[in-house]
Amino acid sequence: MRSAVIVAGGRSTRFGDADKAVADLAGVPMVRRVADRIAPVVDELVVNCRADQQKAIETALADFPLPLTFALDPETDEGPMAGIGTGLAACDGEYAAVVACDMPFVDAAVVAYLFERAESEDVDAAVPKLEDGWYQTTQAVYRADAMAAACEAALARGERKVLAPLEELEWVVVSEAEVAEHGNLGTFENLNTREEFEAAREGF
Ligand SMILES: Nc1nc2c(ncn2[C@@H]2O[C@H](COP(=O)(O)OP(=O)(O)OP(=O)(O)O)[C@@H](O)[C@H]2O)c(=O)[nH]1
Repeated sequence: MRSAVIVAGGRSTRFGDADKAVADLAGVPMVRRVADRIAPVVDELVVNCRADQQKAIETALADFPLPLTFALDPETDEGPMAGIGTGLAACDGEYAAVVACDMPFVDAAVVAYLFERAESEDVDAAVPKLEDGWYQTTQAVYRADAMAAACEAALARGERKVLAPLEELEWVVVSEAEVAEHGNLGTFENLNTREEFEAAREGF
């Protein structure tokens, strides 16, 4: 069984006075676009967000075809790593793909490849690294229980970066070239501002 976690607990400050997770992106709430794109390669969906977001996200995900669970932040505004840990702790699958709610071009083929890498090499995570040096920790596959525990420990140490919990885990780096071989590099595009939303409309 493979799980997915959509991390959506951010404040969307660059977007403005609305939650970008449920903002209309060419007729469909962005979080729904993300969920629909990854649905073909997972068996359940966990959404991590704040309690005050749940109702709107639930509405956006009405009739979603897979089992859907909400993993609410026990404390808000602790950053993406805390959200990833909270979401992963609620997963039933051994491995889970974590995808940020603002990556509406996520490519299921890339996610499937990340699952294959993590599973076949029996590691705790498969994390893409782009040629610009950025690790794509919010579009990566993790062994759910190991990463959830590592996030909790890292948070307790006062860490905030998503790379911190990975320090105690065994993981593989997936290069940009490998991602490009298996899918579309546009998978990592993330939308933060209204201008980026407008520009992205043309992609659908
Ligand atoms: N649970 C949780 N998720 C977060 C938090 N901060 C960011 N995220 C999520 O992490 C991902 C990447 O974060 P950003 O792109 O910075 O999103 P954001 O924080 O809502 O946007 P800005 O406020 O404009 O930085 C998004 O999916 C966010 O929803 C947080 O404090 N808690």
